[in-house]
Amino acid sequence: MLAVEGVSRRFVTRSETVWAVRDADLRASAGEFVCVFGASGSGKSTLLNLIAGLDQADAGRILVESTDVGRLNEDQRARLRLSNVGVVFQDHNLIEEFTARENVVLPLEVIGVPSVQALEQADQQLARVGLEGLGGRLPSQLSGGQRQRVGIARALAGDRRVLLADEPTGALDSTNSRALFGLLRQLCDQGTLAVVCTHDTMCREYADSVYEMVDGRVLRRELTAERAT
Ligand SMILES: Nc1ncnc2c1ncn2[C@@H]1O[C@H](COP(=O)(O)OP(=O)(O)OP(=O)(O)O)[C@@H](O)[C@H]1O
Repeated sequence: MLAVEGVSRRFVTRSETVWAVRDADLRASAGEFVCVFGASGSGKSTLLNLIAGLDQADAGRILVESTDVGRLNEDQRARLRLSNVGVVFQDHNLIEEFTARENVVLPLEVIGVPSVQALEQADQQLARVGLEGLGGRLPSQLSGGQRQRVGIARALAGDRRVLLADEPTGALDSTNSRALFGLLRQLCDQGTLAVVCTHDTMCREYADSVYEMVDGRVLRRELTAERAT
């Protein structure tokens, strides 16, 4: 379902060439919770952006649900995100003037779902992430953990089955972080493939597979402790 094969991405600045991702390999299937941890600057965001088609690799190949992301043009990559791959960031990127429900409806309207169905689907997604009954609130009326959940509901709206999360608990305390990883675990148990890039080692307790990034290289790590759920 997801295959990253020999992927590299370098950034050339005036003074140096940085290999943000070097010869990376990673495979995951439906229902798998993949945790990629690593120090700041190790290449996690770059890897996620490449999988999401927000950036392009200099070498290698990325297959998402059998689509070769590198062969798509910008429009096709945007469409792949709308229909297959949802992305969430640390700061959730919600539209502050829109309610939680309207934020989730947005990608559905872009792909042409009629408004009545879009509203129904948005409420279903919000219920799925534990926010039943809160769809009418603005982001400013929600806690950090709840806002992050709206971001996840929006990323999965439209039956997207691949979720990419960049530091999803970066702005949360440990109780809310645990709850969020627990939610991601639950979504994976329902068939979502999640790739979570994080500094937060707690993620490992919930993951099926664990990788560490070191200077752009992706290293497979074995699980040492039993999963928390
Ligand atoms: N547009 C760019 N131009 C030049 N260098 C870049 C660019 N984007 C990233 N880099 C460099 O690539 C390396 C990997 O960066 P990346 O943001 O992927 O790391 P990260 O692991 O996500 O870090 P953090 O945890 O701090 O977000 C870093 O050395 C960074 O400085």
